[in-house]
Amino acid sequence: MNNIAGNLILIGLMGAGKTTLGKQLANKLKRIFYDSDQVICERTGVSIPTIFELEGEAGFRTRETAVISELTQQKDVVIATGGGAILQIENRLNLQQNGHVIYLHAQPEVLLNRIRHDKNRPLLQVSDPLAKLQELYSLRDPIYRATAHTVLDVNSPYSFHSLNRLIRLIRQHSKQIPQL
Ligand SMILES: Nc1ncnc2c1ncn2[C@@H]1O[C@H](COP(=O)(O)OP(=O)(O)OP(=O)(O)O)[C@@H](O)[C@H]1O
Ligand SMILES: O=C(O)C1=C[C@@H](O)[C@@H](O)[C@H](O)C1
Ligand SMILES: [Mg+2]
Repeated sequence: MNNIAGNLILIGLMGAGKTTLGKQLANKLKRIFYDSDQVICERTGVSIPTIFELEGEAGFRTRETAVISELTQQKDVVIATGGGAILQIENRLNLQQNGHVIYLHAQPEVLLNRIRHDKNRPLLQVSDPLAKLQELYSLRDPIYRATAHTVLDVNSPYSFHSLNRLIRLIRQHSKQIPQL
């Protein structure tokens, strides 16, 4: 694994496992791990739902863009992004140009099963969270695919297998693109 250079960046919908798998990947590769959501919470001292409440989604997105811009200037780190980070063109370009971007893909039904009891995702605090996830999937799946260099299917509950598959994919990609 040591022949892989460059940042490794995870994108995908809420519950795809960007934070979970990102930490495992960083651990395995002995790299520093950053999670843009966590950095925003550390800096503001409040939770994501509180930021949405006080500043709206627009305020959160402004903070997210600033953090993504900063994190993508790091070298050889693993970055888990927030699910909506790809909505801004500025973020998409920053991510694409400063690392190997991996889209963790899973179906809305699978995602909801993982996160249905977690109240920390303001966009899903609605009467029909599955419909919301389906709407986000329709809107964002094409954007995730267009932004990513690699797509990894993570519908499987065995995240350990996902980690091994992720590492294989990164290896293949870094052989094709030697500067990575
Ligand atoms: N492959 C998997 N199989 C089963 N459960 C998983 C898998 N990946 C993640 N999970 C679980 O799903 C939940 C959400 O995962 P995680 O927080 O990593 O998602 P995320 O992509 O970072 O979401 P967000 O965009 O909201 O930050 C966690 O409880 C995690 O343990
Ligand atoms: O998908 C989204 O838009 C979000 C995902 C989370 O990671 C957080 O960034 C926030 O809850 C918004
Ligand atoms: Mg996360």
